[in-house]
Amino acid sequence: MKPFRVRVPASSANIGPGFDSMGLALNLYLTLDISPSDKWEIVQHSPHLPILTNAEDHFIVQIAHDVAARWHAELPACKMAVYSDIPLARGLGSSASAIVAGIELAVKACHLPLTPEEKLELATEIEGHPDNIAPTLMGGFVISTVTAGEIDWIQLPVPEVDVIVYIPEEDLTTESARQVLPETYKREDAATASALSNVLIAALASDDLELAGKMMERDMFHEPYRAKLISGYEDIKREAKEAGAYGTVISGSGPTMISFAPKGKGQTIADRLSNLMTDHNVALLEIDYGGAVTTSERLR
Ligand SMILES: Nc1ncnc2c1ncn2[C@@H]1O[C@H](COP(=O)(O)OP(=O)(O)OP(=O)(O)O)[C@@H](O)[C@H]1O
Ligand SMILES: N[C@@H](CCO)C(=O)O
Repeated sequence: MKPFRVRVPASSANIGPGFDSMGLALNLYLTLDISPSDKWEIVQHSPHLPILTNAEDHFIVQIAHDVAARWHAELPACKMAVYSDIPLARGLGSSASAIVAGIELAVKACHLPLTPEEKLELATEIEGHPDNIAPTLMGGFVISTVTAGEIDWIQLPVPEVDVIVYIPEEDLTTESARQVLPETYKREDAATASALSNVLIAALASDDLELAGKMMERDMFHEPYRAKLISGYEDIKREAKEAGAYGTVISGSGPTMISFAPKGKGQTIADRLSNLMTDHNVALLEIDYGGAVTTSERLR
């Protein structure tokens, strides 16, 4: 086995009413540098990553082992250096990135013949929903759904927007953020919530970004229930709107929030919100177009 690098982007799921379905890949990355070794050696280079040097306990290695086993292969011991810009349990798809990285590790190290569709199915089975997985694998803006075990997805042109994220210090696991959601929705509410999502997609596809921002902020599937878990929820939405953003929503299951803003206005909004929300890390991000990439180069 020759040394290789796996690089996987972060993602923001939901975009308001696109609950469990819409996702956008972002330019924060989880990177693995893999080289052959006669025993497992894991070096975590980013201080926010869990201190896990034991391969059996490492989430990414566990995924890679499981994937190899499904294809009746054995994952060889490796030296694995892990770098990550993606904060954990903040709503930026860290678990989806780790799952996709584990799959790519197994595919390359064991020469597995997985198609992109098989990677998507496998990663979605592990994560539970495809909204982070699909953009993480493929890059860009992806809308997806699972019905009767079958995944349907479509990649739309990415919206022409600046993207600002507001990342608080505290974390919030997807598991706990899902616990506050209702088990069922009334028919009228479900119909309206789904209509909001339809209009959002149509607005994004037609480049009507004012309308898209309005629809983003009207979600009825998850935002009303999660708002209380998110520090600065109302303040961030209001201040970003006043500063010129189209719309601001919870990123994934939170607690990060994300704004879409007119091209060229993002830095001004980020600077203003950074001064106001001093307990948040406010960043202007780019959309990632490439998705998960495995290379023999060491470029980061
Ligand atoms: N690089 C990593 N190495 C090891 N474990 C990781 C890594 N990235 C994510 N995880 C695991 O995934 C958990 C976070 O997953 P969770 O679904 O709660 O949040 P998220 O994926 O960051 O947010 P969201 O799904 O809302 O976008 C972490 O607590 C950790 O257990
Ligand atoms: N769609 C998911 C994203 C987090 O994995 C949720 O909102 O719970």
